[in-house]
Amino acid sequence: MNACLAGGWSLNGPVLLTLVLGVGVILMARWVGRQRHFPGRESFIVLHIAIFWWLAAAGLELAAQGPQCKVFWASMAWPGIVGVPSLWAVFLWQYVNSIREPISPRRFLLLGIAPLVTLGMALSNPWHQLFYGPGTLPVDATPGAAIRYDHGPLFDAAAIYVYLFMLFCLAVVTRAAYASRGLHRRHYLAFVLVTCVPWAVNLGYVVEGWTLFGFDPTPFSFAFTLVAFAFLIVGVRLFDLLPVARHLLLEELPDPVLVVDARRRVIDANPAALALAEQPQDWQGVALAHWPVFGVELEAMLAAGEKDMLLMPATSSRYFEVRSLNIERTSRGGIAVLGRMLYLRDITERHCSELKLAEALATSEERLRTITRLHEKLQEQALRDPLTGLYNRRHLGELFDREQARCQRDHSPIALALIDLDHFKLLNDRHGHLVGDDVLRAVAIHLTSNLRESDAVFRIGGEEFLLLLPGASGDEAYARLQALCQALAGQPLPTRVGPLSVTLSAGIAQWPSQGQGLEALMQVADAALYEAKRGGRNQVRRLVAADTD
Ligand SMILES: Nc1nc2c(ncn2[C@@H]2O[C@H](COP(=O)(O)OP(=O)(O)OP(=O)(O)O)[C@@H](O)[C@H]2O)c(=O)[nH]1
Repeated sequence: MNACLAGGWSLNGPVLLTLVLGVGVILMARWVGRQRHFPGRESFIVLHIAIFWWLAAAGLELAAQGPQCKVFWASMAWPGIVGVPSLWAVFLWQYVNSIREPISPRRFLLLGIAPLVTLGMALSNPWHQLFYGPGTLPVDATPGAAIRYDHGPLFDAAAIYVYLFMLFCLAVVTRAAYASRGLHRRHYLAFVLVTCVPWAVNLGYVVEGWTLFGFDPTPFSFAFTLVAFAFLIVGVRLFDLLPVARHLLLEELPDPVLVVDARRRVIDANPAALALAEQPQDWQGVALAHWPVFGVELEAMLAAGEKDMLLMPATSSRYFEVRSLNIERTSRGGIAVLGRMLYLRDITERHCSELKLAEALATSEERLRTITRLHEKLQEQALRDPLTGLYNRRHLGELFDREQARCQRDHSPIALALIDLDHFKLLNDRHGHLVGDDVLRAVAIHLTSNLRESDAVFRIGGEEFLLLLPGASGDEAYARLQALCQALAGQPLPTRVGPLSVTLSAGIAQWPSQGQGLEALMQVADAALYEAKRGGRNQVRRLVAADTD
């Protein structure tokens, strides 16, 4: 080695270019180290060092003049040649799987074994010639001429090791491109393309004998790949920006958000969720059921398999609409639920407006009911006589029409009786108008309490009443009116001045035999009533000549 270090050097153009490239790789490693963290960043930086090693050894091989020294520097390149694909594989695996923790030192040392063993095999080649065969000689006799290497079985073993890792790299990025969508897929397709470059260059060198300055172009292609990857990751920042943006959004969101794992332990909570839970301490990993303030309700919701609910935490006067979203991973085996995101949307304003609206609606419904009741009462009052509570004349027409239609269908008669109290003026004059009113009320009770269910009684004038007896024949009506008349005469009525005796006179008319309409019937009844008055009062009359019943 000392001989080679002290031996002849040639600082030609290709050597200088390799040197510049090597320095560039180191500067880029420094720059990547200062960028925001991304998964696999540490492996990516070590990868730069491995490529630098490879380039440095290649540069020294280019600069060395003696063939043995060239082979020596070519052997020194092996830690870089073997280390680059394995570090590349580690980096890509961490990147596509978003593994943020750096690889452990123990595993890192394990990865270093193969490069060191290969270095040992290459350096010990003069003794066994199993790495480079005896045909490893300069291409021509010119000083500093490039070496054509005769590959021995150990070289092939090292090459297989390297190719396996490169195949693995290609598989990792191809799978990532296959499993992702849209912009992410295009990002990974660019990864696949860039990963193919060293493959193509190396195959070109091995199969087609491509060279750069009469030298293996693979390390130069790896340097290019590094630049391309650095641009894709740090320049485009696709995977870097999204999580940061999403994290920021979650932090700034005024609505509480909790993330629970498959065992319902809280693994993340944004500041709004912590504030609502009154800033718990050591909260990470706490079971959802033990989460302060609103954990029990959320646990119950998830246990019941519900996807949403309305929540009003005990310590706050706010309302939240809770939504549960599954965090899933799709794999070949199907969809696996890794956890859940619980999003609590503050709907206090909306809920209060809804409550107020419902309250206003209930109030207006109640008012509407009151108005309807009052309206019905007014309608009823309009149909009734305020003194006796009996139906008045206004209601008579309507009721008569109804009964007439019914009796027409049933082929049954209707009897109508006009009743007038006898000498009522005298009673008024003797006892006063208020006593007269008492008598009118008592007569109304007397009449209604002696009626059948289908009958109706009306007060149609001062001391005039009308009885409608649907289904009653002339004889039947006459008999019933007689009974009413006699009962009234024999039973003094209670008044404020004591019991008073009153009598009535009545005239009966019969439908349909004595008239088709109400007016005609009333005239007949009135004529009969007149007969009763003329006959001495306290009696019932009907116009016998026209009575066909
Ligand atoms: N107390 C009271 N009296 C009334 C009411 N409406 C009418 N009257 C009285 O009833 C009386 C009716 O008198 P008239 O029509 O002369 O009849 P009458 O005295 O009963 O004599 P006859 O019908 O011929 O037996 C009048 O004095 C009216 O003032 C009322 O609402 N209350």
